[in-house]
Amino acid sequence: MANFPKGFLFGTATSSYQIEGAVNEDGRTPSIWDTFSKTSGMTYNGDTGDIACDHYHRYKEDVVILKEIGVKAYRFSIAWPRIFPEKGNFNPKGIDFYKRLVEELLKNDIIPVATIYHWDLPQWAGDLGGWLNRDLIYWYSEYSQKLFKEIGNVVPMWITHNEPWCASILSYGIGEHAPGHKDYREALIAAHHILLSHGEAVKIFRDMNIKESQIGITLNLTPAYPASERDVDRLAAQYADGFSNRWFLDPIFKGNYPEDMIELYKEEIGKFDFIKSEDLGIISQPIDFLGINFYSRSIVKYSEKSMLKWIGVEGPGAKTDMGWEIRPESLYDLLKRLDKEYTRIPIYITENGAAFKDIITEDGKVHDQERIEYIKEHLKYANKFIKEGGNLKGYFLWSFLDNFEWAFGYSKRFGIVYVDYKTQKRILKDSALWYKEVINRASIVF
Ligand SMILES: OC[C@H]1NNC[C@@H](O)[C@@H]1O
Repeated sequence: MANFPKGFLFGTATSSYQIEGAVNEDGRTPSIWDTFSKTSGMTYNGDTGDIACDHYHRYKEDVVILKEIGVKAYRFSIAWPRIFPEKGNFNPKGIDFYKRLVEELLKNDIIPVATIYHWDLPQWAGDLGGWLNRDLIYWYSEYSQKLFKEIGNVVPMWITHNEPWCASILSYGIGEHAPGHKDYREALIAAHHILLSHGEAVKIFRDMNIKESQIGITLNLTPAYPASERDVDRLAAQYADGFSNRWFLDPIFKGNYPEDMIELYKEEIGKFDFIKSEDLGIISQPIDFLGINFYSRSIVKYSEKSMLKWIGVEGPGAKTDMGWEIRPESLYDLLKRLDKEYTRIPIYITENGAAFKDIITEDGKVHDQERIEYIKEHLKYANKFIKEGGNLKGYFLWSFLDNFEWAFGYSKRFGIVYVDYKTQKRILKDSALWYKEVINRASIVF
């Protein structure tokens, strides 16, 4: 048995483009993900977020389910294209949806946790160059300020960005996410502008002096391990750690980019002329909490072939349906490392979960025991960290609902609630019923 402290925030998480649908409703205009998902070959089966889980219309039913599961908090994201469908043009109908959602959550004693940006950049901003254009910082500031003004006093936790690594490296460097560019210099420029926009939003938030509300950022962090004890593989792990983690943690908590990575990148990137002298001071101003999204680890070996000097090696552990190794010990390693090397501010696991091939059995249920085991093991290591004095304050299970898994479309199910996309019927999986017990007892039983 592992008990969690009183007040530990058990929640679930989703994002706007992955669940809302209603992409042309109440003034919303396309995002870069509407464009990307409609571009041939970019998503599995050509899947799009046009309907998704139809959450825009079913949010009341969904909040009832959240209440039934007993979550203390619910992390959602706000669709920028609903709030500013055109440049500079605020859409009251867009914010009204989120006011209704927040009201429903509060009525059911569920704490709303809002992510300002979870990748659905308005296409009008994409047309300005997206995150490659430093002017986006101005438009993101206008967007954030409006959100703080409209619902800042009813949303106690604000997350500026979800996974800057994905919104920059995966999107402008690797090309798997919108806008699908494959240019590493672009990726680092986008990363810098996203981090800078984070810092500007924190400044605005502080200046508005919003009582009883906190602000942070969510980083997806992947602990990197060498494939052997050889010095070259240890160097490879250092570079993989810089690539995935330190490129974002260092500017936020240390006010600088990691020197070893600047050295590694400079041949490919050329001048870091997109970084202005005042930028790192803005990026590194204090935040109230750090959100981390943890799914798995990476194991790497040295390779001259790659600019990054490493390539991945498959881990020995069981895999999820995403092919990600199940390694809950690495969550503990990550938490201990953050505590030792970066920060002692409150940490929230803002995403952790797994995709498995869920099926509805003859009894009409979804017996997802693998997901229960995955979550139980990760909560066990989270609890170990807390018992050792770690400042972990909450856990948001990814995800509440099966949903649009980006380039994988609807082929991957992460939800603890099954969604039949043909009928939009929701079915609580065994994991939802198990999680309900965990939350109710505030403990896990091994
Ligand atoms: O891949 C699972 C999740 N990872 N973090 C960001 C979310 O949008 C993804 O669905």
